[in-house]
Amino acid sequence: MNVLLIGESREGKIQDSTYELVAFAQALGAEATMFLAGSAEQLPAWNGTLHLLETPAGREFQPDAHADAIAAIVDQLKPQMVVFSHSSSGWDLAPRVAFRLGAGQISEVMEVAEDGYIVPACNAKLRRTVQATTELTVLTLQAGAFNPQAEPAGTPDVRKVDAVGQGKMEFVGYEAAEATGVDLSRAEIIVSAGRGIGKAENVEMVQALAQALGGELGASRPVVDAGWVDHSRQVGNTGQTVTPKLYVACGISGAIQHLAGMKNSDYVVAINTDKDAPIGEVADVLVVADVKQFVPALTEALRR
Ligand SMILES: Cc1cc2nc3c(=O)[nH]c(=O)nc-3n(C[C@H](O)[C@H](O)[C@H](O)COP(=O)(O)OP(=O)(O)OC[C@H]3O[C@@H](n4cnc5c(N)ncnc54)[C@H](O)[C@@H]3O)c2cc1C
Repeated sequence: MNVLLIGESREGKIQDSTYELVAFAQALGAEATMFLAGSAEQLPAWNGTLHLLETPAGREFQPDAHADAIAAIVDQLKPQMVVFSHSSSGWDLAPRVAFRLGAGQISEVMEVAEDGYIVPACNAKLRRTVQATTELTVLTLQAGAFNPQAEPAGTPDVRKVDAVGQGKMEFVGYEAAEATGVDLSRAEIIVSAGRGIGKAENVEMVQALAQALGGELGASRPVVDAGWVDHSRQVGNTGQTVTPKLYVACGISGAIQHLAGMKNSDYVVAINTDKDAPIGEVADVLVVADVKQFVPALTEALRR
């Protein structure tokens, strides 16, 4: 199978999501070619053929013009699949490309099933398996769903491509939101507080365990909604997607929206009074205990 991956560069920097596309192609055992609108000075660390549309830093998102350029490459290479990240540019560009090429589009793929692709449905309360009926399929991949198995490495074989047209609109620029809180996506250890901690005062207890482990504090949505922890620390569908080496879930049930944000953690420890809590399905270790007793005791033992 041949796939065309649509890499992403933002303000001259290759986005990590580009390597998730590579991991997806590897998981399928597919032959991959990449398209990138970006700079010849900043190329992805990857061995393969890269169709490069040279674009000044900060001007990488010209969806109309880039959709035309991608459609021209698809015409030439005839891949079976065009794969985007489900990012702010990917979810804008993918439908434009699918429409131009008459392809079926499947958004926010979380997993590959034997009979199609698994995507979230009904605000991620359900999962659906879908398949395209067209020869060409356009996909977007959920952030964090396909993680690279190794550090990205390599040098692409670059083929420069020309812009096909001007497009009907022009992207003017990015404006970064005011940075608040913490980037949990880079944390190696996260200890998260769930509703099971009972009250705001108990966040401190979870924070102390995070500190003893040298990690960051995370939280489930009810804890954030209650104002006990800042939203920048929320893990899940409407929070951050995290892939730490160790994720400790304190009083978290394991709702699908929370799992979507942490299920790719290397090792999961869950502390819950309910031995049948759904978090047990993704936990490597489930400690059946009251967080208010177990967490301070563990923190104390770690400190000693
Ligand atoms: C559109 C949408 C988006 C959402 N996005 C997110 C998201 O990004 N992140 C997110 O987390 N949620 C999200 N949710 C909410 C999600 O559906 C769940 O409601 C939420 O994850 C539950 O949080 P929780 O596990 O902390 O609480 P609960 O589901 O109430 O679970 C509490 C757990 O604590 C255990 N417990 C109780 N007391 C103790 C104790 N003393 N010691 C140990 N364990 C105890 C219980 O057994 C239970 O398992 C979203 C929902 C929707 C509809």
